[in-house]
Amino acid sequence: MRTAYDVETVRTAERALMARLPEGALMQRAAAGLAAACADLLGKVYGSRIALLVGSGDNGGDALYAGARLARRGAGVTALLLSPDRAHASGLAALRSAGGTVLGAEADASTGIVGRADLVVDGIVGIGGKGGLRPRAAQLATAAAASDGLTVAVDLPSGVDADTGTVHGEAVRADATVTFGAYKPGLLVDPARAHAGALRLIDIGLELPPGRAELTALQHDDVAALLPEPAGESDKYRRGVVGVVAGSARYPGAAVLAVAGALRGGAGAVRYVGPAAQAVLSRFPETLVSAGPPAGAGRVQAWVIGPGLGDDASGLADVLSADVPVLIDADGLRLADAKTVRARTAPTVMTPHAGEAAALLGVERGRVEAERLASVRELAERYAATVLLKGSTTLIAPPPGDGDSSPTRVNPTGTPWLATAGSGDVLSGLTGSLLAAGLAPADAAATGAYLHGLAARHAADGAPVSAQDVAAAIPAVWRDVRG
Ligand SMILES: NC(=O)C1=CN([C@@H]2O[C@H](COP(=O)(O)OP(=O)(O)OC[C@H]3O[C@@H](n4cnc5c(N)ncnc54)[C@H](O)[C@@H]3O)[C@@H](O)[C@H]2O)[C@@H](O)CC1
Ligand SMILES: [K+]
Repeated sequence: MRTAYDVETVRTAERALMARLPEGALMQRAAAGLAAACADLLGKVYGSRIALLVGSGDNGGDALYAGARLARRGAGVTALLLSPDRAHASGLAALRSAGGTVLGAEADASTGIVGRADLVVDGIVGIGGKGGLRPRAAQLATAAAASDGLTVAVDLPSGVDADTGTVHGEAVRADATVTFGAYKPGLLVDPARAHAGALRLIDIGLELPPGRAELTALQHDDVAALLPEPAGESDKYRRGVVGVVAGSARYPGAAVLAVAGALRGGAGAVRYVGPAAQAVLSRFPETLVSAGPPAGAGRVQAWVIGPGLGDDASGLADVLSADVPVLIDADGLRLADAKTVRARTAPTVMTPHAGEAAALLGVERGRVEAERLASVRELAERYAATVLLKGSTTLIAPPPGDGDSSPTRVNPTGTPWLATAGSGDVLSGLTGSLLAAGLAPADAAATGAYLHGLAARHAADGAPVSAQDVAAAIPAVWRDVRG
């Protein structure tokens, strides 16, 4: 599991550790890890050209010390200082004595050092950054983006918000980010995530209380441990039945795709209720179909409602009053009333994309995209539900009162290939099936998002995919995750 901590928690842990260590020891650990990562990226250090972008804080200090280590290994290192009188003094001395060159940031305009570098090290600002980059720092970020060389961000890409993943204006776009002590939420959440490139975590000895985590990202092993597995005495009912209320005369395909996901999610049976039974059965004869309303459909252990419903709210009251987990997606999100959802005693999972989330919150879509973490938490609070906000970094927020032990989750397997019609229907069926199989709401949502993202990558393999391909690839990635 990857775990991210907010700046305040990281700072507290740093203070506690610094009190026990000789002065400067922590920065040396950071700089050693950074220099090693830079050397790996360069391949050959000797003779390489390295430009350091150096701000006025300790982030710049890390860059200067790492630059000194690389200069001693034969790299040509030039530091560009944004505030020459406030740059880290002993870091500067170390770089100079290792043979590095020190210039003011304005020198880049006349020398083009950044553009010609093999490696640009972004030490403009780290966890002490406030607001958007100042104009001169923004110019260096632009120069780094135009450079032929690789860009490595120190701790965080400068210009992104460490705690929220928001990006204020210009920000560094790194090929890799070397972060110290702990991941920060901004490294895992878009839009900042897209600026960070490959992540490398350097252990500098910080002790972080697991209960204070802001964000967790499940990895293969975590998901493997959550996958439902039928026991010897299981029959289809014990494995869980998932009920799907989806589709309409106009959108029968949504029903087929939700069922396609549900059939691959571990439940023992899928029950379909709605007007697209014929389309569902002709594609998936194993589906149990019911003609009447959801209340008369027989027992289910979880409901999925919403994909392709159009304006048909007729099944909603039945489903929301059932004492089993309910997943609400797509049209269902618009049709469900917040008060009714809040009043439910069994868990509710909601799965909006940014546009749907914006409509529920009554804000512009752009605000949700810029502030994904705050948006998903606000929705979870408003609806007292587990909310999965879809996107290239899908977020899953638990309902309030779920305790510190259940931080927001972020899914690491997303891929742009998932932006294809109907893929959300597959996700809702899959996640509903995991709920029916007995997973807790946040686990079902995180496992569903994880498998769904992997399935899209597996199916795409560098070419466009359809939602059906994604559903069909779920068993392969399930096997892969289980090892
Ligand atoms: N505290 C510690 O124990 C350690 C800190 N380390 C490094 O120290 C960093 C934090 O250092 P600081 O607290 O000095 O803070 P930073 O170096 O992140 O930033 C603070 C400085 O940047 C300037 N600044 C703030 N916002 C800016 C903006 N938008 N545009 C341009 N300049 C801006 C401020 O004037 C201030 O001087 C970490 O990110 C990490 O890289 C590492 O050396 C590991 C140990
Ligand atoms: K940085």
